[in-house]
Amino acid sequence: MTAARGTIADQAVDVKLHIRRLVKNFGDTEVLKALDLDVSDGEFLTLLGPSGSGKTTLLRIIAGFENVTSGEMRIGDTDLRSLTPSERQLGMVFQNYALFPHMTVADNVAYGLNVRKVRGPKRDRRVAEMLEIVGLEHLRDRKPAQLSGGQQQRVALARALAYEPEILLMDEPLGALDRSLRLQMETEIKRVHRQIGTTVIYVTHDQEEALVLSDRVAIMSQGNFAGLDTPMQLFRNPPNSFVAKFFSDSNIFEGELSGGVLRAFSQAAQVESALSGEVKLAARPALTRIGELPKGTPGFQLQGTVEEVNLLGENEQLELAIPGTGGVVVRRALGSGSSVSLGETVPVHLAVADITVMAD
Ligand SMILES: Nc1ncnc2c1ncn2[C@@H]1O[C@H](COP(=O)(O)OP(=O)(O)OP(=O)(O)O)[C@@H](O)[C@H]1O
Repeated sequence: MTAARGTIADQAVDVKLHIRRLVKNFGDTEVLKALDLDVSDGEFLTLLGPSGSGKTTLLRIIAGFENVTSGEMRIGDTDLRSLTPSERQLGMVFQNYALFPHMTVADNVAYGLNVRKVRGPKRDRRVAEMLEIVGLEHLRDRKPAQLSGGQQQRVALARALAYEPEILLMDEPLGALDRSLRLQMETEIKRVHRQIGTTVIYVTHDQEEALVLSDRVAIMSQGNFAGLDTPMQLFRNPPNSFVAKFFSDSNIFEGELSGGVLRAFSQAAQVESALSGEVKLAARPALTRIGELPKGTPGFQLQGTVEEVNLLGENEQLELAIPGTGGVVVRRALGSGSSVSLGETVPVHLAVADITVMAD
């Protein structure tokens, strides 16, 4: 490529990543489909989606490991497409840590600074500062093999942040850790982000991780953004049935508004004038309730047969078969409501206020 090259080290603080109509093809397959995305300075944005939806490809394109097929990608006024990966000044943390095994913890953290010719006391201060932020000063002289998985991931985080990257890219960084360590590292990452304020783009397929960490979540489906909003907004008011199912595990009721379940809803909500034909409604499992619909509450009631009861820590999750629907899931606090047994047929109700009408 002959385009002029520049670096972005001295960019003004108000850095934003702009992506417009970004397309990526592998052979004949379009894996990213005209994506538009603006990431604000200091924002924690999560790319969430099922396997194969294009999360890693988008991250690798931002990092410079893959070429763009078409579209724009800028940090401030700088066209990222004309920069090599190292010129982009981005930090990276991946699932497999990729620490240098022969170097100590401190040398690993210093690596990016050495490459950028930051030397002497300035470098040493920065390394000490980063090790303090991730709580590893006492292990500074160890080699990676002498650390636990969580500790290695902290070193990777400190190394990526040490040279103050424009954006920190993280691809399933907690994927290799067990659940309790993952929860601990989520808290850690959140604290470090609050403390340092770096812009973060984080890839995961774990919806809980996205809820805990993110300022905004981009939900990917087949190379598109199915939803792009704050986690709470996507969770409470999913725009379409993909987001409702994938992000909030919602029950989906679909069909002709005039038929069965949906007629009960349309009567209760008096929505006939606003909607017609095929519709989809979503209701979260925690808002789908066992028992009679309370008198005076607009909503509808169905009969469901209990097919499965699963314990989820503080909650229990019931799966019920309801004729004319694909079945529903109810989640409730353990010990709340009347107990039910497998095979029993019980009333299930939904308040209109707890139902979201899907755009698709
Ligand atoms: N180098 C490549 N050549 C051809 N196809 C590719 C290549 N890399 C990725 N793909 C395809 O592009 C699509 C998106 O893949 P990508 O790895 O971005 O998905 P992902 O959402 O990150 O999935 P996962 O959660 O499994 O990592 C997939 O269909 C994948 O098979």
